[in-house]
Amino acid sequence: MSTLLAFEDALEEIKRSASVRVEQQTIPLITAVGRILAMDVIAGLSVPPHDNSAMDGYAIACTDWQTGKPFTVSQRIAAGQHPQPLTPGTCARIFTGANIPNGANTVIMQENAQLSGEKVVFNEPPEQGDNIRPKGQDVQKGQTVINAGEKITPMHIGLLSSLGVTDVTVYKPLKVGILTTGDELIPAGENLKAGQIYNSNGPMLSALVIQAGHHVSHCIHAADTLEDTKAALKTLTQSCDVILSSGGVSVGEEDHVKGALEQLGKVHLWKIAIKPGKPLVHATLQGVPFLGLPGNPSSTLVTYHWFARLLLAICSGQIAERPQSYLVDAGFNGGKAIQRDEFLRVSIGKDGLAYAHSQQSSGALLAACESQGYLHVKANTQVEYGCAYSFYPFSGF
Ligand SMILES: Nc1nc2c(c(=O)[nH]1)N[C@H]1C(S)=C(S)[C@@H](COP(=O)(O)OP(=O)(O)OC[C@H]3O[C@@H](n4cnc5c(N)ncnc54)[C@H](O)[C@@H]3O)O[C@H]1N2
Ligand code: MOO
Repeated sequence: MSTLLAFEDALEEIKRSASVRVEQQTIPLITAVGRILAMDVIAGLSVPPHDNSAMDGYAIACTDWQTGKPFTVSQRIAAGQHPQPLTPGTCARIFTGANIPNGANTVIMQENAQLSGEKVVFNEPPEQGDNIRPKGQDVQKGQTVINAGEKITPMHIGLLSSLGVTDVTVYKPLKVGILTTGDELIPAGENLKAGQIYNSNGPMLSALVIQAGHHVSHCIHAADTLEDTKAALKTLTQSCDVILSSGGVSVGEEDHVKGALEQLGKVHLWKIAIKPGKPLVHATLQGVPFLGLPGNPSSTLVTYHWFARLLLAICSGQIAERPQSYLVDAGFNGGKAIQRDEFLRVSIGKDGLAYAHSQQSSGALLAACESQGYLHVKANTQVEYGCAYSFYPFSGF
C-alpha cells in the first residue's frame, strides 16, 4: 500500500506536468460558445456608456423640487436620442434607457407624477441618483472582463456583444485519442458470444470528452497483446494531442498498456491511493500526454472525472479548477476505514443528508447513473452518521 501515490499528490503531479497543446485561432464571437478564450478581454468602453434612466418618467435636478411645485416639461428624451442640457427649474420627459441630460440628477417614475394641465407635479421628494443607471455600472472601460483560459458561456457572448466585440481569439479544440483494450470486448450491435461483454468505456469516454468541449479524433480498440497495444499507441501519437485509454493497466499477464508505455515512452506515475481507480497510469509518448484509466467502468469514470478531465482542461488551454463541492452530512455509517481516498456514489436525500448507493462495486455503472455525485472519504477515515464530508455533484465535472 505504501507504494501508492496519495490522491492530492497525483492531482498536483498531473497539473505540474501538463501544458497547453493547441494553437490559437480568431473566430466570430457568435460561434464561440463553449470555446476556451486564449487572451484576456479588456473592455474598450464603459457599459452603459452614459448615465441613463432605469424607468419611464421625468428627469429633474433634485434641488429644484418643492412640495406641490409644478414643473414645465422642457424636452422629451427617448432611448437612442441625444438630450439637450436640462433647462434649470424644468423637467424632461424621459424613457427607460434614454441618456440623462446634463443638469438632471434624478428620475421620478411616471406612476409618482401628477399631470396638472401642461405641467407635472411630483408629490414625494426625490433622492439624488434615484432611477439612474450610472455610466460604467456594469463594466468600466479598461476592466478585464474575461480571463484567458475561461470557457465562453452564453452570458460572456452577451457581455462581449455589449462591449462591441465581434471576434475572439480562442484555442483550437483539443484532439483526443481513445484506446480501449480487452479481448472480451465487442461493440454494441454485434451478437455476444460466451465470455464476451460489450465495450462501454469507449462510448462513455467519447461522451465525456465531447461533453467537456474537446474533439474525439480517433478511437481504437486493441487486442490484449503487447504488439497490438504498441501499434495502436503509435497510431494515436501521430494524430492526437492527448491520449486516454481504458483497461490493461493492472498487474495481470493480459495487461499490456503499462508495458507498451515503458517501451515507447516514459511512465511518470502508476497506482494511486484511491478507490475505485487504483492502477491509473500517467505517461508521455513522443511528447503526447497519456493517461491510462483502469478498465472497471466505475474506475474509468472516477479516474476520468478526477484526472483525465484535469489533464484535458490544461492541455486545451483552460484554467484548471477543482470541481465545485460542498460539505454534506452522511446519512449512514460506512465500512471500515481503508488506506485509499474513496469516492462513494451517493445521492442527497430530502433531509439533506448523503446516502451511499447500495452498489459500490467498481464494475457497476448503473449505480453512478442512479446517484448524484461523489462523497469524498479521505484515506484512513470511516464514514460516520452526521459527520460532514465533501460532496462533488456530477454536474460539476
Ligand atoms: N492481482 C491484482 N489484480 C487486480 C488489481 C491488483 O491490484 N492486483 N487491481 C484491480 C483493480 S483495483 C482494478 S481497477 C482492475 C483494473 O484492471 P485493468 O485496468 O488492467 O483493466 P482490465 O483488467 O482490462 O479490465 C478490468 C475489468 O473491466 C472490464 N473492462 C475493461 N475495459 C472495458 C470496456 N471498455 N468496457 C467495459 N468493460 C471493460 C473488463 O472486462 C474487466 O472486467 O484490476 C484489478 N485487478
Ligand atoms: O481501483 Mo479498482 O478501481 O477498485 O476496482
